[in-house]
Amino acid sequence: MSLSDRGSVLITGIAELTTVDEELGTIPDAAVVIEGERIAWAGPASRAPAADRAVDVGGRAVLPGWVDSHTHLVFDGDRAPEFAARMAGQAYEAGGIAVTADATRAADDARLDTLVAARVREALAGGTTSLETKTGYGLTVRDEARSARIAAAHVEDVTFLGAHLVPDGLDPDDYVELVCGSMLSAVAPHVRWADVFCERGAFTVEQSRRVLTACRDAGLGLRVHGNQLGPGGGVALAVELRAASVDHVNHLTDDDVEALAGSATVATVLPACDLSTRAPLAPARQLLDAGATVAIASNANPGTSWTTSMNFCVATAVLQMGLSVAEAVEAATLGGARALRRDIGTADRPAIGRLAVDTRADLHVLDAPSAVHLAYRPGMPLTWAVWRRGEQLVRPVGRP
Ligand SMILES: N=CN[C@@H](CCC(=O)O)C(=O)O
Ligand SMILES: [Zn+2]
Repeated sequence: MSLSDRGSVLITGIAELTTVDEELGTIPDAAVVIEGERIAWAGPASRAPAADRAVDVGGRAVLPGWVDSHTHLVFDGDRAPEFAARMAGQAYEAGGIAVTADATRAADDARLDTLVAARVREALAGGTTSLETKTGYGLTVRDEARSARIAAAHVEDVTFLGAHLVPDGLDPDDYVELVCGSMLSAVAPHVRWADVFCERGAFTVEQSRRVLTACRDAGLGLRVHGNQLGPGGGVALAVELRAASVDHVNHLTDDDVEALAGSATVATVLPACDLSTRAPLAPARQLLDAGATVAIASNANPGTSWTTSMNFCVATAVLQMGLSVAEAVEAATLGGARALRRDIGTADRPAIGRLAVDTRADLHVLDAPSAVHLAYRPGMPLTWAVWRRGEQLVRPVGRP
């Protein structure tokens, strides 16, 4: 059955509808109509139009599905021992990436495909309806290309992160040339974005600029891992190159904050990563106050943030970073959509990250009467149902 054959669906029993849409705002006692993969109507239940069938969510809160704009899902292996050592006092170092690269290269395509599919399903079960994911644990032409191809089978936004770590035994500048040459050509058909880990122990600002400009010239959009482990030039480079997003942003100068506030580059904070590396939390409050656009993402990866739970990230942003619930929900939905340049729709691709007429019908129903419960009841399994592209893919336990 095609989406348009399914007819319209009226969702009722919405105690609180958080649309994240400037005009619609938050609507108590609301309803939504879905037609195909888009929202056809949203507003007060008392004014809801008729539809072909109705689903009652029983007095629960509804918000847009999470847009997780930063993950690394294509990997094999486990780094629990490294994590335990960190919790016992060791500092995080970029070198751990090589451990995952070894395990990833050893996995065959079918295994990697199964692992990525399971991680995407897990994220969906937690309310995530849009995902970006990166290569970066292959670090050879063959392994980066197959990572990109496998990711593209499961995720809309795939990012080339060949510049994640210089593999052991290679000259850094030679590796940068490989990334900008045959590696880029091999991944390009499968990816929309390019990223670089601009950090001590990974790539310098000059090497990062070389990679990013080569990828931009090949038609890719740009993202940057910047200012994670210490102050540095990652943020300034991202703003200079008009990258869509610079992510981590733990160590910012006032100039960095000002540059982000005056730019089109989204500052993406990764609260679960900050906890898991015991890093100073990214200054999300300061960034918002300065006028920057902030996104919240999971950074799901085996080294620094092994969780796909955006509910957890949102709760942490509220409880630890000083955001209000409304600010955190916006950063994890519309903020993520902006970081992926998917906040504005086209005729064939509806906008994501907010709920309004014609946006994509990606709905996250909480087992709670309001979105405040995301932080008020941290750690609880609050995702009750999920619609993605107008289709209900996650159902409450025990219901058909
Ligand atoms: N910082 C760079 N890359 C990942 C960590 C990768 C790893 O340690 O495996 C991150 O975003 O935190
Ligand atoms: Zn990352």
